[in-house]
Amino acid sequence: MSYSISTIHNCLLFTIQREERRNAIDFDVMEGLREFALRLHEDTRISAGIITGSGNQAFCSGGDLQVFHALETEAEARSMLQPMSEILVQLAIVPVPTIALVNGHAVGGGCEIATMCDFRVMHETAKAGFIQGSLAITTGWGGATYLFDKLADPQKAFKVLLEAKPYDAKTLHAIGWANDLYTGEKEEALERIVRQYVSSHPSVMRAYKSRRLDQLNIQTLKGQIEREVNDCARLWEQPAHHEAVAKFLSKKSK
Ligand SMILES: CCC(=O)SCCNC(=O)CCNC(=O)[C@H](O)C(C)(C)COP(=O)(O)OP(=O)(O)OC[C@H]1O[C@@H](n2cnc3c(N)ncnc32)[C@H](O)[C@@H]1OP(=O)(O)O
Repeated sequence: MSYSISTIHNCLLFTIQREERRNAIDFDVMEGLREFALRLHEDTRISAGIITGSGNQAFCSGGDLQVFHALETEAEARSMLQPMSEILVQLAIVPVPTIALVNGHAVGGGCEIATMCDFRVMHETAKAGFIQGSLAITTGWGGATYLFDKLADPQKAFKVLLEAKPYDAKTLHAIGWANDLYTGEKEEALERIVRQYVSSHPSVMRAYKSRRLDQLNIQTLKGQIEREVNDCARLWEQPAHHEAVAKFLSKKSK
């Protein structure tokens, strides 16, 4: 199985189990995230959702470049980008807080997933960034929309997107993307997250998440994300993107 869903205390934990590909997202993981969202929406015993990656090297390296490289045209790209963006919207509006335990690199779509979560707790040696620009595409799962919502300073969000590079944890903490940094083992960080972020009664957690959702205009959010999907799909079919991915894949096969 390329993912697992388990419970820790009263939280639901989603772990991407593709360490050999740095926890890249394929269609199977997408279905797992859909199931995770559904369970968070339906199970009233759960107080929070946590997403992490297996191992210590990566939280998530984004879309699986080997799998998604088969998608060539704008329409083919949209057939993956749109459902994934919808899954992330479903996750963004679950009735409980969500936390990304960024145990290692979070790049490309991996950074979009972490940004969609309500909070990010990051290992101090991890890096994260919207590197899509270096592959001649934009964010296509809603990441830019979530970033502008999460960072207090839109100028900083804009710069992070344009620079298209991974940043260290200290920098991401300073700009407010990472809410907390940790050292040591992921398992200890998980326990700390539960103590720190999930200490209130489940009904309190849910009530405050409702107030957070009151701040979002869901229809506006969906419209913005739809435009993001369209931009990314349009760029995806251009030769510049396919050449950049082919370069990454050939580098790795040597
Ligand atoms: C949906 C749109 C998007 O998400 S666009 C962004 C796509 N993602 C990327 O371009 C990131 C590509 N990966 C990386 O930059 C690096 O692997 C990062 C995450 C920094 C980790 O570096 P490092 O620890 O040195 O590992 P590595 O590069 O040697 O990779 C180990 C094996 O994993 C693979 N891998 C990695 N990322 C992906 C990916 N996104 N899709 C498919 N495979 C991936 C590498 O190819 C490598 O495989 P192999 O061991 O050489 O067979």
